[in-house]
Amino acid sequence: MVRSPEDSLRATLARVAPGTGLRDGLERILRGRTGALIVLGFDKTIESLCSGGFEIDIDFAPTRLRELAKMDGAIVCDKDASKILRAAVQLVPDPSIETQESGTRHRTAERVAIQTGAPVISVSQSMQIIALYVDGLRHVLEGSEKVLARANQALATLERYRARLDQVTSSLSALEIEAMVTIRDVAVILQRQEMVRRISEEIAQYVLELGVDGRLLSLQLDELTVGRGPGSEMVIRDYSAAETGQEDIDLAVAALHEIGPTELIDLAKIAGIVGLMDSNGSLETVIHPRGYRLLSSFKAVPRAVADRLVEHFDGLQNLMAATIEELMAVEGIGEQRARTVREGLSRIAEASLLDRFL
Ligand SMILES: Nc1ncnc2c1ncn2[C@@H]1O[C@H](COP(=O)(O)OP(=O)(O)OP(=O)(O)O)[C@@H](O)[C@H]1O
Repeated sequence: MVRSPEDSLRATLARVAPGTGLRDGLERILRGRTGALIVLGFDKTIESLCSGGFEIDIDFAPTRLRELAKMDGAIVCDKDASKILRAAVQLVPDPSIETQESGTRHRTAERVAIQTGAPVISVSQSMQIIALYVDGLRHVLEGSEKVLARANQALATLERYRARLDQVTSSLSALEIEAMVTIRDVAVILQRQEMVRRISEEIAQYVLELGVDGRLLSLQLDELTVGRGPGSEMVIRDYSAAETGQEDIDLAVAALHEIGPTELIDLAKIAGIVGLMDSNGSLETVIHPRGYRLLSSFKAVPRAVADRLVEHFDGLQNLMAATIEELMAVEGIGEQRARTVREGLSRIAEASLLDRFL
């Protein structure tokens, strides 16, 4: 699978997170008020851009990095930064590669990263900042206090989003039981799931960036994402036409992940993306679930068996009306599982009625 630039950036952030030797070395360079240009990786392409300097091939140590950074030129490490391979190297990347940076150090860093695909780190002597250049992306490293402040804000947002998602999810279950779900209700769930997914991803990146300083944040993130229930894939499957293949569902999920923040506010747009909009374009059209999402909440019913149940009963309403004997007619459903399904669905129905009328 091809790695996205964001994935590569996340991997590099983990490599330079507080607590790592590389971060320690970079902080030492910063405190010493010198600069640095460091390439993480060495292959034929990188070698072809190196001119002069000397080969050292020694184990990485923060103090060594600091000392070598005192010399003019770039330092080349292996991709895990476990070895320092070359120092005082003049890098000569293709000058036709566009760069937005000013200053030869940073222009070189961006060009080398684009040309070689290897992450490049620049420590600016004049601006006192550490910047990462990865796959065309630039990321300035900040101190843990600043990152934590932003992460805590994101965590508070996640808490609010999560509470709202739980609310709309239980109201969707109630509407499903009563066969009163509209396209709008499904679009709202997909919207809320996507909002929770995005903010959780943002926090996961802060966790990576914070390294040892992000342990507490990581626990808080786990707590807020645990038991999030089935994702958008299950909801889309539930409301797609029976003949929709897994590939189309995966494409719909990917399209949902791609849409911009303004489009995410537009429920009609969301419904359109996942193929739920009908010809009259109304969000108020009533649609019927096939039952995948509710069945997925029963741990005792494996997915393949749930698929057979859905296929057999063709819709949640038929499934809910089925007796134990009728359920047992489906392959993979013995008496035990039939009871689990029967009682589980009744419990959900009762809970949603109680929610509505108490
Ligand atoms: N192509 C290159 N290869 C290796 N090292 C380089 C290259 N270009 C710049 N450097 C390193 O960067 C140092 C600073 O260069 P320069 O002052 O032009 O950069 P700058 O972008 O203004 O950096 P800073 O933000 O640190 O002041 C050079 O002395 C050299 O060590």
